[in-house]
Amino acid sequence: MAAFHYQANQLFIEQVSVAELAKTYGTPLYVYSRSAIEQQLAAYQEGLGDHPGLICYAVKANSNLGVLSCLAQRGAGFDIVSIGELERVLLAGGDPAKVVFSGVAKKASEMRRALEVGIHCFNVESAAELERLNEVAGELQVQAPISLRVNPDVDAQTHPYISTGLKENKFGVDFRQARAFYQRAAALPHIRIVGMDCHIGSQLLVSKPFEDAVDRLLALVDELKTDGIQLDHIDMGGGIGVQYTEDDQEPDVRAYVGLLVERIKGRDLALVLEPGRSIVANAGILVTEVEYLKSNDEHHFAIVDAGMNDLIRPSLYQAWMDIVPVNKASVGQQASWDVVGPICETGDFFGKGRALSLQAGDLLAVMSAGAYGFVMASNYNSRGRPAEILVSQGHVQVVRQRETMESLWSLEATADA
Ligand SMILES: Cc1ncc(COP(=O)(O)O)c(C=O)c1O
Ligand SMILES: N[C@@H](CCCC[NH3+])C(=O)O
Repeated sequence: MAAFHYQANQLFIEQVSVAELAKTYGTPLYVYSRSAIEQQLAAYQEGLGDHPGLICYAVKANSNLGVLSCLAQRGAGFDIVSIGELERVLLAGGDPAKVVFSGVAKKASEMRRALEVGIHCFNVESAAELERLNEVAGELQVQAPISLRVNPDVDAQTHPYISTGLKENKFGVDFRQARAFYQRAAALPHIRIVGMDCHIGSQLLVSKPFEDAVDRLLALVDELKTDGIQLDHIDMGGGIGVQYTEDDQEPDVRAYVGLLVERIKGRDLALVLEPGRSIVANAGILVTEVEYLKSNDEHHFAIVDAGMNDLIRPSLYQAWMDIVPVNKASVGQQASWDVVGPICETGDFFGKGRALSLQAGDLLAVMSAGAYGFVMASNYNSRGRPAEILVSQGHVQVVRQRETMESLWSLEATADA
């Protein structure tokens, strides 16, 4: 795909120089490639082929309005986990009829709004949520379309913080309780059963856990049929991983979707998927400038102007993310650098022991930062969050302005005297 490439030692995104973008818009700066995002969505859609189904992009991975509108224009549906995400999808021109609503703690007000705009379905995560939804739908005199998020108890073999399909995880309903759940749902007047879903974790690089999960779900689907409950769709969630390190084998999206389609064929079930990371991760970078270099007898520190508040994945999950020079011909000091940020936390780093040639003022790019990057940014240390730029075939668009100081405290007040 190569959305990012070097030309005469300079990093480019599509046909645009990253150094020029940094000069114009300042750093730290998120930069996304529209064509990379669209190609990944297309890979999922092509994997479906003519099997009925819907690719519901998981908004949490990158909820920028520019990114969402690119996906909406290409026919994507959306997986949301809050009413804020629903409003973003609507603002970006997304079709509410293609929205699935996940999340363990849906409030009545969120249910109401989702019912009013007519979403595709609620991915219900508990028996208590089902009862609440029935009540809310009753007040509005409508029927709420539901899918049950089943917890299939399979090990996704990923980082424990992003594994979601085990008994010890808070998500979904134990698959042994699923049949009783559906029977209850079938008896509720304001509930309409449409599907079954699961999401077993994120950054999965092997297909075996997905295969185990789909087999568990399909066994349940068949049991439900004997109970007289026919589903319209099965939703296997998101979770396909991307290549962060050289050792990571990035799964082939078309082959993965094809494998699922093969498995469910003959059952008259549409296939819904909720990919997040695999659509946007490799379409984005975080550009940062080296402020200072300093060394002691054991360590070389490159102190950059982006911090863990801008991109928290390395600090939070010890995630390894590639860090590359924007100008490969930099004549700086060759060393093994700890690339660290300005935040007053020891965990504020992007990478340790990285072989780079650096001098103050150099620009670095943290790669694969399009997913779970800006969306997890905070204002810690009273830092404004970075701008976000979308590059579409040479056209540069600021899809989010850098936060101003004023915007940081616009919701606050000093204490009364
Ligand atoms: C319910 C649900 N669907 C979809 C996703 C998207 O996952 P990923 O970004 O790994 O594709 C997540 C996040 O893990 C999720 O919790
Ligand atoms: N934030 C995580 C992924 C979370 C998945 C959400 N269910 C990451 O950066 O890898």
